[in-house]
Amino acid sequence: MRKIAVIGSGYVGLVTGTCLAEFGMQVTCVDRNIDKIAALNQGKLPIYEPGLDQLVEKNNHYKRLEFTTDIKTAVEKSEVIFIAVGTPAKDDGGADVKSVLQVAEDIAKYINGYKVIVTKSTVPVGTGQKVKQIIRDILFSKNNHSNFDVVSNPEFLREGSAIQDFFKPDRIVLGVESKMAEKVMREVYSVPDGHGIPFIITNLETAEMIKYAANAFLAIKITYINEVANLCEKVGADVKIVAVGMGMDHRIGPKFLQPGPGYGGSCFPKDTKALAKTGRDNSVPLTLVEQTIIANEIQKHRMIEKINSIMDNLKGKTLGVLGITFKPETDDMREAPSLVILEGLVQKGAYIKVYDPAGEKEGKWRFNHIKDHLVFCHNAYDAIKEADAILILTDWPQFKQLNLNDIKNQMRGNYFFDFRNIFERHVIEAKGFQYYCVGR
Ligand SMILES: NC(=O)c1ccc[n+]([C@@H]2O[C@H](COP(=O)([O-])OP(=O)(O)OC[C@H]3O[C@@H](n4cnc5c(N)ncnc54)[C@H](O)[C@@H]3O)[C@@H](O)[C@H]2O)c1
Ligand SMILES: O=c1ccn([C@@H]2O[C@H](COP(=O)(O)OP(=O)(O)O[C@H]3O[C@H](CO)[C@@H](O)[C@H](O)[C@H]3O)[C@@H](O)[C@H]2O)c(=O)[nH]1
Repeated sequence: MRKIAVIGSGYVGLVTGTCLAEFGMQVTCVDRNIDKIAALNQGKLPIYEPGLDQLVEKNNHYKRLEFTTDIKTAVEKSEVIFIAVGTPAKDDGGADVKSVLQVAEDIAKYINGYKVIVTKSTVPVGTGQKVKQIIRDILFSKNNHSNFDVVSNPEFLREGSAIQDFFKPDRIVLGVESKMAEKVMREVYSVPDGHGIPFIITNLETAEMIKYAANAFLAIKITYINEVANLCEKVGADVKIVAVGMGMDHRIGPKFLQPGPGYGGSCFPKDTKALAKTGRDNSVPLTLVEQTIIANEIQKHRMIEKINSIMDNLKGKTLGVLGITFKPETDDMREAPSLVILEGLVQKGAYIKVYDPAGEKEGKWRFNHIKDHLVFCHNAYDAIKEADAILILTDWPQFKQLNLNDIKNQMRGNYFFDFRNIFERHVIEAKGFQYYCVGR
């Protein structure tokens, strides 16, 4: 079995490392964040991802998975080195790949034999070649004749279902430049290979492009249904049925047609911006992607205006908000629509009481600037107590189980904003609420 190092132990690195250990590989997860590694070594996970804690514990117990800040030792003893550090958006929209290039330098310093260096981070086209050049230059300067290959292996997992997505991906994309690198990577992924998961073997540039093209397409699909939903509201159509009707066409498919307050997360917002920037840099404007970015911002602000106009002035009004993470089953709040929406509501004079099953820790610092108008509650019932309105921003499944009678009795007002369309209008209205959703 191959010895593997994964540099960067965030959502992707930790899931990748743990799942590769579960495949039977010997994995060392590296991070420069000392607190993160210390926590992992004490059996504490720095993130919330369903099922990950048990898998980490199991593979740690069987000594297939270890955590360290020592990149030197990890590189020296590994044959395959994954780079899984962050690539956040820069001010101009481009992806900031400085951590990826920094890790490439670090790896090059310690190469002591043939290594396959795999970019798992989402990186703009051309980054794999830059990684290769950096390593080549450093090896040359040190008179180090070690051989190496660079591979692009973009990751398609979703937060909240990351482990399942890693074990059963729709495809595994490998951008390779040598038969040897392909052979090594096929060995690393021999378990999914054995389960019939298709592989796409291509060059570095195509692999890097597939990742951005896929994410931007999904963002466009969501944005399209959001705009259709907005129109449905005006003309008396029901977007849920429209989406079912569209999705039955196999060429369209039913997934990613759920309207809402706009897409968020650590990927779609930054990856659409990065792809648009690559287009501009190459004088090939990606007008659909550019427009999607704008439309998604408009969608979030539309939610604020909708609440404000229905409640007719938000000054002094209290909203009980259920869900602030960008999607359910995660504690991640990067680019969550709630960030824009709650700030907008507070600017209009509203008070906010929040409950989120996993988002409180991150939410507390993200909303620190509006903390005079926003409190965190320990459960959904506390959040809606004495509120004028209930506002659902994340479709956590447990919100569907709430006792609507109790909620109605404890609230001061009767506005019910369900911006994830998790309830049916007649059910909510039967309890005496005024129901507002998206596109129905
Ligand atoms: N989060 C997702 O669902 C997802 C899915 C697919 C792809 N991706 C991509 O994967 C990459 C990582 O995303 P993430 O969400 O895991 O990020 P993250 O911020 O959760 O984790 C990145 C980790 O890398 C560490 N790091 C940064 N620089 C380092 C260095 N020089 N040496 C060692 N460690 C370093 C950080 O301390 C952090 O722990 C990004 O490019 C992202 O676009 C993310
Ligand atoms: O029909 C839908 C589907 C999603 N969303 C929103 O879109 C965002 C992203 O959701 P999702 O794609 O499920 O989560 P991510 O974990 O961000 O995963 C995306 O981004 C990852 C990082 O690149 C990729 O690996 C995944 O394939 C890609 O789905 C969230 O705000 C969702 O609420 C909708 O509004 N409607």
